[in-house]
Amino acid sequence: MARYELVKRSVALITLTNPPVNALSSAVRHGIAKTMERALSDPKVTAVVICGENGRFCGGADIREFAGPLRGPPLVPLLDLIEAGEKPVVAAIEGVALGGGLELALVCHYRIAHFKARLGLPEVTLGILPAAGGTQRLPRLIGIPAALELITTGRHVSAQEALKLGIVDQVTEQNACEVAVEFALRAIAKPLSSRRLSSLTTPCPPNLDALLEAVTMQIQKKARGVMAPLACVQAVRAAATMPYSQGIKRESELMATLFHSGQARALQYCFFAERTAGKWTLPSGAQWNDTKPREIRSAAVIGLGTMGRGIAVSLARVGIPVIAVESDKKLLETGRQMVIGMLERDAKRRGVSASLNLLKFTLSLEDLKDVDLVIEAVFEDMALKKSVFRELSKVCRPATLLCTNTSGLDVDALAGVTDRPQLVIGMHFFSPAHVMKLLEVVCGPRSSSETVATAMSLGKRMGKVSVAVGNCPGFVGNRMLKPYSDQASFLLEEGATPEQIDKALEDFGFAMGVFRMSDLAGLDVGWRVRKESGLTGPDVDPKNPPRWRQGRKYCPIPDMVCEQGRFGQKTGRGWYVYDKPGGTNAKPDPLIQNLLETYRSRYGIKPRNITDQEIIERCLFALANEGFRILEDGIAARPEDIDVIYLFGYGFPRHRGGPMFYASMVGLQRVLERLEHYHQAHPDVPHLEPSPLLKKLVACGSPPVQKWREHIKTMHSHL
Ligand SMILES: CCCCCC/C=C/CC(=O)SCCNC(=O)CCNC(=O)[C@H](O)C(C)(C)COP(=O)(O)OP(=O)(O)OC[C@H]1O[C@@H](n2cnc3c(N)ncnc32)[C@H](O)[C@@H]1OP(=O)(O)O
Repeated sequence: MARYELVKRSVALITLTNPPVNALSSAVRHGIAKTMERALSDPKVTAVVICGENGRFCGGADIREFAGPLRGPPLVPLLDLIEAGEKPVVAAIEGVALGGGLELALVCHYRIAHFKARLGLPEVTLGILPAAGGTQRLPRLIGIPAALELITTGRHVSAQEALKLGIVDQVTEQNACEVAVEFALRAIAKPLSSRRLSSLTTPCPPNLDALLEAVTMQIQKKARGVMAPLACVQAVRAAATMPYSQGIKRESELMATLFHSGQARALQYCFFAERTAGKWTLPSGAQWNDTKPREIRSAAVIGLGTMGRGIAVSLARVGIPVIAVESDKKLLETGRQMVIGMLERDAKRRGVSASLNLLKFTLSLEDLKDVDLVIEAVFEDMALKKSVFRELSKVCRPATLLCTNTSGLDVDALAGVTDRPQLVIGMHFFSPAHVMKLLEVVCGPRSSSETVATAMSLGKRMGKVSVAVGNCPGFVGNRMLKPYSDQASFLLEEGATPEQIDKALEDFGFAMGVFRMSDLAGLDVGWRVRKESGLTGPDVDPKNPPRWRQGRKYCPIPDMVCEQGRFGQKTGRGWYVYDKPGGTNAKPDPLIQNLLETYRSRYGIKPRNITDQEIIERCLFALANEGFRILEDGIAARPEDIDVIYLFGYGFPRHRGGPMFYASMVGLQRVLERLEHYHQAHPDVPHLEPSPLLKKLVACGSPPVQKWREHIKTMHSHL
């Protein structure tokens, strides 16, 4: 796990060999200890270079080892030994030096980075802190403000920025190992004391307390309830106010509070869930690693509304020529200006030039005859979409993939009107499509494995976290949203206010509660869908009881809000009131309070006090319950897929891991009991009835999330 060679007769070259990222597993730590001992004790060796195999220095601790008992040599004494040695040690950083990998580099006396390398201390994103001296050595090297920013955000920096900050001594475009060996030879005669970071005094800004206070407040505002960044601030404070020997103890105490926390488990679960999600399998057996995607050299987007514009930008900025289509001249011109503006702003932010030459705008579908792939993003209307797909089927060459951005309509029904159902697939982007990272790839029963592979690979190319899901109304994300938002509406009937429900959800960690989110997205979207599905509007049978639709309890309050023209932020009024249309400062509105009171008295509902606990349980357990049904139905292959969709598409707080992981943390037995309790109180709400899979998992002893799949594999997959 660490290779030892003698090069240039006197330089010990130690290579970490643990692909793919040379993580510091127990075996690697053991390897470093053995090879360092050999280098330090061999009189022929005058200097040491540490590098990583396959052009990657080190991706940090092996995160998989965090779940079990810690084995093997501890890292801190090993790193101290390297730093204290009398022979110069040079880190040759290629690829990445992250977390424990950067901490390893920081105990080396010199650091040479390849110009494409990235460095950082991302531990905070895993719910922990850099506890192998990182919080003490980095501030001593680059000062408190810069170290604080890097440690509390976990941001990776480029080699160039690392050089500017003083993290590395040299950046090279040549082979970093060879440069490091030459560097080491030149360093032999030089004194090492000033190169041992633990012996330096931390340069301290005069306004230390104010700085730490400001950063703490910023964290509390941005990452409400998240522990790790606050612990990082305390550790950095120790670097500024204590000698190294005490600071390192403080670092270790703080790490102890985080290491076994639920938040750390959740965040580490998210890291792996994100990577698991890309690994799709179809019922045919075809999967991510044995199906070749098609190369996409050109694409088209139909419809230049909010979604279409974002999709066009997402394609063009990764170098794919895009033909954008609109149905009339005025819409085309507005769309053109918007897309160009978005692309220019995006390019400016990224410091690159805008690829405007890749864009073409047209009114004619005929212009799409040669493209490799089309993404339809017209109005959410099945008849309209079908007519577009029929037309595409006629004009596009037979090999063109036809994708729909529908947020919940039947992808197979669209496939059915084309001459190539195997090449039809859903690519459900989230708004704004050029910003949101999630892509649901909706596999119809007739989508071919090559089509799935192509959509997944295109998603990855656009920088999206792509998740393959099955075809059912609302797919995964929007299907689960219904029971969640229904519960919020029922809670309004029973006595809660929008602001109370939102506060409970925001305290839980959501960036926005369900009503503030609905105001932002626009209430009219859901209203239109409810009208189309006969839940409200003129199609409802007048004999239908007012709070009852399609065989189950129904809350008409959202419809009543819409009937007053309150569509959310864009109209200046929705669940809240805003200072102006388009305003963002939400204030509780007495008119909504009146509406709720009138509604309750009309139906004889006596309002009751509702606790935050009930709000969280009813909204989130109903959400997870639908997730269990989705797993049973084979619409999602794994709980990780559902969690990734909620993390990246719906603002579920990452430190809670996603709805399915959260349910497992609460305890499946408890979730089952509480759902049974609420279902008993509301027997007319089927979403509260515990799903058979939840019951089955509880009966099997509530296995961890990663093992649920074993209990669902016999069920039918729609993927
Ligand atoms: C327990 C001992 C005591 C140690 C004390 C010191 C404590 C130090 C704390 C840490 O170091 S915590 C870890 C900090 N490091 C990170 O957070 C880096 C995590 N990795 C990444 O960000 C990325 O993987 C990457 C390194 C930038 C590479 O990205 P790329 O897109 O090229 O590949 P991936 O698909 O992400 O990863 C490939 C493969 O490798 C697995 N993996 C990556 N990093 C680690 C890791 N640190 N530990 C374990 N496994 C890792 C990843 O899961 C992929 O696996 P798969 O099976 O192929 O999906």
